[in-house]
Amino acid sequence: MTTRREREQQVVVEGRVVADFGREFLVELADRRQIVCTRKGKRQDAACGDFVEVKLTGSAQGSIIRVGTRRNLLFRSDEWKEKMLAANVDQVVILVAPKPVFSEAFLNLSLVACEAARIPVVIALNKSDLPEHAATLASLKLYQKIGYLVLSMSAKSDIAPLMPHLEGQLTLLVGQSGVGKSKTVNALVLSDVARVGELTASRETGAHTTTFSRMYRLDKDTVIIDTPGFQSFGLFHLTEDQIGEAMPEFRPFLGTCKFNDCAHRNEPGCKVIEAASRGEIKAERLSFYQVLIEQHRELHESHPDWKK
Ligand SMILES: Nc1nc2c(ncn2[C@@H]2O[C@H](COP(=O)(O)OP(=O)(O)OP(=O)(O)O)[C@@H](O)[C@H]2O)c(=O)[nH]1
Ligand SMILES: [Zn+2]
Repeated sequence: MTTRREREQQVVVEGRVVADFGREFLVELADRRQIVCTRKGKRQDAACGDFVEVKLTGSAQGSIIRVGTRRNLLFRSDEWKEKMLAANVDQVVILVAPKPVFSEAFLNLSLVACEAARIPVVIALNKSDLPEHAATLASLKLYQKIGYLVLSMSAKSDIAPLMPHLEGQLTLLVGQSGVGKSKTVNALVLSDVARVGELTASRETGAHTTTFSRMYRLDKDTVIIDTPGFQSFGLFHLTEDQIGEAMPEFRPFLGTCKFNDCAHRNEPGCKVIEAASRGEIKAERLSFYQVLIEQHRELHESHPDWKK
């Protein structure tokens, strides 16, 4: 005779990761029940949004034994570690704001990460109620010209412009600390019921709170994933070619430069640089790219053993 506990331990179920606490994950099962899971072994390779197989280890506990194939995965990395933000999303909303500070570098890095992961992007300028908003909106014109959708909103007073872009989609929300992500999520998630992944009080208030991605269901088909705010979007994991490919306005010129391995920095016969001198590529974007490549080379040269 096997005990109930032993029987449960044999059971493998499918679910989706709805919150990532680093060492623990909250997995939602088909019946909407949520269980706290660890990842089998020491591997930390599950992300919010992942479809997983879980071996039950108790009535509300399990161990992730398999992570399903991903449609996409957004992550950032520096020379020390990789940080997965979310997997299997339909789009990313990059939230920016005129205050505390509008960082063009952060926006550009986030755009490169999303392009490299082949995830569509919306740029949402928050805090439209502030007087500084107009100037920041003007500086976003160049991203509109590249083809990105740019919208203005205020998490404080008018969230409506964002709403139609979320409908029916699984949207990952990213942004620098202080741009208003929490306020946006609060405005969207009108009741706690919508929150996917209710947790015990100790987990809510623990050290985890600022370091996890978490899913919120706004309606049956509309879901957002909030990520912790961070200051820089490291792209250590990308190759130089991937970075070039991730600049949409470079694409028509890639492969046409005089040198096959042109990095578009100062090489003669570089069609990307020529396009920039004709104004077809914005000087700011070319210089962002060139600085990024420069930093990238320095970082990789000082960490040659990093896994490729
Ligand atoms: N004026 C104005 N202030 C806002 C708006 N949205 C957010 N804020 C303020 O900006 C500050 C930061 O907002 P949060 O929502 O905490 O920012 P966050 O992006 O979640 O920051 P982290 O928690 O560090 O990731 C708070 O003081 C908010 O009240 C807005 O639309 N207008
Ligand atoms: Zn070139």
